[in-house]
Amino acid sequence: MKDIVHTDDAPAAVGAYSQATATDDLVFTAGQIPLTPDGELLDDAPVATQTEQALANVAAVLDEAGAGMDDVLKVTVFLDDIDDFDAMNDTYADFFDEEPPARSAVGVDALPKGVAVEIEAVAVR
Ligand SMILES: C=C(N)C(=O)O
Repeated sequence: MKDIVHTDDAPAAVGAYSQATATDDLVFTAGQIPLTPDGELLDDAPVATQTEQALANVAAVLDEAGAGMDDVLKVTVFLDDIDDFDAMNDTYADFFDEEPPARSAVGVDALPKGVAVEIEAVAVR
């Protein structure tokens, strides 16, 4: 069974995808970008702010699916500039202070809407 997850507490998709999909046991979030639930794009904000908003979106989508940040198994972080790694990581650590999930962080050529960071997660529920 595939559930489609939607919440107004996270931004609407900017393309042809769902905020998250889920099975009975697992939740897969879409890559979350620094867009507020009201649709404000934080593309000019510092990387720390962009990371905070992207992770807030991940948390909101997981919450709608019945999971929390403590339930995250794996995160993938996409950075427009890998030199932003430390700034991203410092903020990221505030969201996962104990027993953090596995993570991959990669630098990419470009991200949707010109943002600096996109973050996706897989969680149990
Ligand atoms: C922002 C996205 N997750 C996308 O375009 O797929």
